Amino acid sequence: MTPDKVRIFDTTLRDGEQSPGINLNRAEKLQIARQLARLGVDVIEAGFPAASEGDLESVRAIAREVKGPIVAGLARTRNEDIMAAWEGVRHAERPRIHTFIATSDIHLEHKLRMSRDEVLEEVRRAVTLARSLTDDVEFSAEDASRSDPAFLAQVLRLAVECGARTLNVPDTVGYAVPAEFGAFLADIMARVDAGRDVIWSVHCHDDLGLAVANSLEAVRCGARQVECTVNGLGERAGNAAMEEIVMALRVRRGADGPDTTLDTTVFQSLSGLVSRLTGFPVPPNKAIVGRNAFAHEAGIHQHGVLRHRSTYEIMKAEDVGAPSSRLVLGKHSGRHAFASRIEAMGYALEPEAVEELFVLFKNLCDRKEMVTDDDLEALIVDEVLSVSSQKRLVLKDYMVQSAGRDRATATVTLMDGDAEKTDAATGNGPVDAVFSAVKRIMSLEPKLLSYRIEAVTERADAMGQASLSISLDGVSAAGRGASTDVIEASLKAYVNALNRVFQIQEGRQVARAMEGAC
Ligand SMILES: CC(=O)SCCNC(=O)CCNC(=O)[C@H](O)C(C)(C)COP(=O)(O)OP(=O)(O)OC[C@H]1O[C@@H](n2cnc3c(N)ncnc32)[C@H](O)[C@@H]1OP(=O)(O)O
Ligand SMILES: CC(C)C(=O)C(=O)O
Ligand SMILES: [Mg+2]
Repeated sequence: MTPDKVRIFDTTLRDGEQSPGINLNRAEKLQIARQLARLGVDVIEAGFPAASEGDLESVRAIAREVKGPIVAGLARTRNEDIMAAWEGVRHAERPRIHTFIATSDIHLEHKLRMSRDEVLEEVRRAVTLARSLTDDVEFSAEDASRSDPAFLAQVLRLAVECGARTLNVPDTVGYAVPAEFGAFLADIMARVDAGRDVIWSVHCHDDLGLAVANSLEAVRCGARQVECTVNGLGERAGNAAMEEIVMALRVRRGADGPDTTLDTTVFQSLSGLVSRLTGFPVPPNKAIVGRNAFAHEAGIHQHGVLRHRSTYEIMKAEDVGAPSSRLVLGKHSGRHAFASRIEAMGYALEPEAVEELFVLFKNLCDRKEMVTDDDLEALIVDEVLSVSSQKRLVLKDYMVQSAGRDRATATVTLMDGDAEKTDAATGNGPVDAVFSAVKRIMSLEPKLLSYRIEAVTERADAMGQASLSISLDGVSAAGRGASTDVIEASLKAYVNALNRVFQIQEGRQVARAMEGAC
C-alpha cells in the first residue's frame, strides 16, 4: 500500500461509454486500454460485463491482453452481475470486482423500491460473494452525496466488514459543490473509520461543471483514488476529466494532495484517439488537451511568452505530449510576435519592411480569422520582394458590379506617381472588367499572356494568389498579387506586372542613353 499517492481509476470504457452516442467495439476498447496502460493509470474499468455478451467479451479481452493496471468490471449487487464481472476480469494480472448499489432515499424509494435493511442485505451478499472470488473488491454507494450520512456510513462499514478494500463515494448526479463535498467525505471517513488498508475513492459527475473541483477537494480531504475519464466523457454532462485532475495535482505540486504516477506525456495522443473513436470532438479551449490550450494570440501575451514562457504558461505543452506552445498570428497580435515569426520563417527583412508588412498583416486580419505562414509568405513575396521600391502605379481602390452571368462593370482608382486616376470599364467577368479599367486609365493595351489564381491555404477564407504575365510594346513581365479577395489579388498582380514593364522600359532607356553618351 502506498498511502501517499492518488490512484487514477479510469472509467472511460464504462461510464464514458454510457454517454449517449458512444458505442465502442472490442478492438476500439483494446486500443484505448493499451494507451491507458501506457499512461500508467492504476485501474481500468473495462466495462459492465452483465450488460451484454459484447461487453463481457471486451472486458475479457482487456483483462487477458492489457498488462500493468488493475482491470475492473462493474456489477450490480445481483449474483449474476458479480459472476459476469468475475468472468470478465478473472484472467487479468490484477482483477477487481466493482459492485454498487444506491444509498439515497430517493433511489431506494423510487428506483430500487427497497428498504434500508434490504439494501444492507444486498451489500452483505454481494461483497461477500465478490470477495470469495478476488481479494480486490470495490464497493460504490451510488448517489452517496444525496444520502443520509448515518445510513451511508452504516452501508460502507458493512462493505468493509465483508471484504471491500476500496470504498467509493460518488456524486452520481453532479449535485455537490466542493466545500460541501469535501466536508461530507471527511465526515463519512470519520464515521466509518475503516483503517489504513482501505482506500477512499470519489467518482464525480459534471452536471454543474464541478466534477474536477469536487474531485480535487476530495483528494485534499483524504481521497486516494479518483474515478475519471479521458476528455471528461461520461453519462449526461460527463465525469471528471482525468487530464485536468492529474495536471492540477502535478502542476501545483502537493498543494492539494499527493501526486499521481502517470506519464502525462501520453495525454494529448490518448485524447485524440478517444475523440476519434468515440466521435466526440475536443473543444479547442478544453483544458490540457484542447487545440488552443498552449496557443497565444494576444500581442501582450505573445510578447510575454517570447521573453519567458512562464509569464503566461503554468505547464509545458511537452509535458502533456502537445507540440510546444504556439504563437497564433491574428488581429490581436503585436509587432514582437509578428517579427519573430517572420524571422523564424527565414526572412531577414529591414525594420521598415517589417513595419510595412505589419500594417498589411493587420488589414488582412480584419478579413481573415487566422493568418497562416503561407498567407504571410504571400504578403512578403507580393509586397516586399516584388518591385515595391520602384513602384510607379499603386492600387488605391476598386469596385466591381456583376451584371448577369457574363457581364461586369468595374471602377478602379490608381496612383500614378502623385496623380490619382480613376476610370471605369465593362468586361465579360469581374477580373476582365478591372483589367479593362486599368487599361483605360493608362491608355495602354497590354496583352495578357497567362493568368492563374490559386488558394494559398485550404480554408474558405484562404488568401488567393494571382500570377499572370503581360506583354506591352515588346516587353514581357510577370506579376503576382495576394488577397483574400481573388479580384483584388488579380488586380494587384496586373498592376505589379505593369510596374515591372515600366521598370524594364526605364532600364532600357537608361541603357540607350548611356550608349548614346558613349
Ligand atoms: C450510476 C451508474 O452509472 S450505474 C451503471 C449504469 N449502467 C448501465 O445501466 C449500463 C448497463 N446496464 C444494462 O445493460 C441493463 O440495465 C442491465 C443488463 C444491467 C439490466 O437490464 P434489465 O434487467 O433489463 O433492467 P433495467 O435496466 O430495465 O432496470 C434495472 C434493474 O436493476 C435494478 N438495480 C439497479 N441498480 C441496482 C443495483 N446496483 N443492484 C441491484 N439492482 C439494481 C433496478 O431496481 C431494476 O430492477 P427490476 O428490473 O427488478 O425493476
Ligand atoms: C457505478 C457508479 C460508480 C457510478 O457510475 C455513479 O455513481 O455515477
Ligand atoms: Mg458514474
